[in-house]
Amino acid sequence: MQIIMAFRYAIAGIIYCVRSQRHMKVHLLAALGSLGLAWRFELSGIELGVLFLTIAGVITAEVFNTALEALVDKVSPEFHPLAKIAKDAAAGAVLIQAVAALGVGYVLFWDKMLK
Ligand SMILES: Nc1ncnc2c1ncn2[C@@H]1O[C@H](COP(=O)(O)OP(=O)(O)OP(=O)(O)O)[C@@H](O)[C@H]1O
Repeated sequence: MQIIMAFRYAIAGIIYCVRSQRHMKVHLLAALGSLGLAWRFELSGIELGVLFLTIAGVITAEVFNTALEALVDKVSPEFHPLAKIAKDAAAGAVLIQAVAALGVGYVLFWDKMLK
């Protein structure tokens, strides 16, 4: 029962992120597009594994970013240099994942799309 409740809270957290975060919607659209390309080009098992992990990495970073933003807004609604560092660093983590995902997309799909 406790496990089911924990699962429900986790899903509620993810749903909040999808509903409230513009960037999360962009990440999900990109994930859907890349999964469509994966199906179209019949990626190998390893390639699919890399793609799943990449998608999970970007989405996880965005979920953590949302959690941290909520916490900072609660603890420091007024401007504070440390609050800025926390938010900027969390946003930086999402950016790193997104750029890496572009690299993975390039490696997995670029040659196949040119053929
Ligand atoms: N309390 C604060 N103290 C200092 N700087 C802040 C504070 N809140 C926000 N900032 C600065 O403003 C930027 C934007 O913050 P905001 O809370 O609007 O997040 P965001 O990047 O717009 O996120 P999202 O669009 O995903 O909601 C932060 O990256 C940070 O530099």
